[in-house]
Amino acid sequence: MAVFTEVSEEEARALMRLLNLGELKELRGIQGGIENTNYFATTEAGEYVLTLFERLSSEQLPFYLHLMHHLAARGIPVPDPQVDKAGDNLHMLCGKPAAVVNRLRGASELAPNTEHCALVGETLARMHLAGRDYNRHQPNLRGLPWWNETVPVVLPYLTEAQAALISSELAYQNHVAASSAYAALPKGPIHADLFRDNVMFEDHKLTGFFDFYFAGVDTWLFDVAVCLNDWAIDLPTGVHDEERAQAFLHAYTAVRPFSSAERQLLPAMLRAGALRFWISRLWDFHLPREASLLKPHDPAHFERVLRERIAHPAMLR
Ligand SMILES: Nc1ncnc2c1ncn2[C@@H]1O[C@H](COP(=O)(O)OP(=O)(O)OP(=O)(O)O)[C@@H](O)[C@H]1O
Ligand SMILES: N[C@@H](CCO)C(=O)O
Repeated sequence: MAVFTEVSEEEARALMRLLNLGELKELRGIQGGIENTNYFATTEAGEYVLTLFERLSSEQLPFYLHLMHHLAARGIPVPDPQVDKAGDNLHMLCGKPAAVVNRLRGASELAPNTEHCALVGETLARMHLAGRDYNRHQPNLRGLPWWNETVPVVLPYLTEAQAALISSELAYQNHVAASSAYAALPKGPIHADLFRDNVMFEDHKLTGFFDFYFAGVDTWLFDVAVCLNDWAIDLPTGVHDEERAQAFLHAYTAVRPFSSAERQLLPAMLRAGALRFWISRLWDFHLPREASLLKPHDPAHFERVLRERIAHPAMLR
């Protein structure tokens, strides 16, 4: 479950008042999610999500919260962090940093079709463009330096074949990152974790992207790759789904066409996206946080995706 820290109604009520959101009517813990404590909070003013950050520090959070506000202000459907009289969007609750954002309508689509993929592709491209003038900088904290740091930590838990694969892929990604094509990739704030469970739809419309707490400045192409590795994959096998991938890519590139470096490096970034989540899932699985309140995601899934991406590089049509 995703209530690691219990919040009392009194504490929530006081925060809602501070944010000028009226009287609290209902507070309900949200099951699901593995990173933070989340509650749905209904007040006189509307429906909100209260998040207590379990892992992220008050130094890291302004990047995410201001990014969400920046994007929301430019018409991208993302939750907007609520501010107090002083304009602050980051608060303290039960000794943890906390934020309140508006609740997105709708539900996640866990079995997406080409229509859903096209909506995500188009909105992602608009989001990338809208982030160009965002003036805060924080790197993707789950980027290459973290992979280099974490692979040695998980290596002892792997079979020989897995260890060989993860080590050679890491070497390949370091080589790609040092190339001139990589240096030419356009960059900006990216979501970096835009899986099926982080997008809402209602009545055939995309109502929002959420869970920006792995966002960071990185290549736009990496964000595209993370999406394709979830939205355009057959989950049981890890096999690429060409129809859904094309729907996503056509919609994305209709808003923001790819550069030649991006066309060249898409197969490498698809591998990078698979490696990133294989590593983080291995890390969560073998080195769980205290008391292990989490049901870790299956690392083997992204090992399969990586093997597929290496064996069958996706080509742009
Ligand atoms: N702004 C929002 N609007 C509507 N629902 C939300 C919103 N934020 C979170 N939720 C709901 O809360 C659930 C958990 O949120 P979230 O995915 O952010 O959890 P997490 O633990 O922070 O992250 P992770 O997905 O990395 O495990 C979501 O699946 C969604 O149902
Ligand atoms: N999307 C991540 C979970 C953390 O947000 C995963 O599937 O491994």
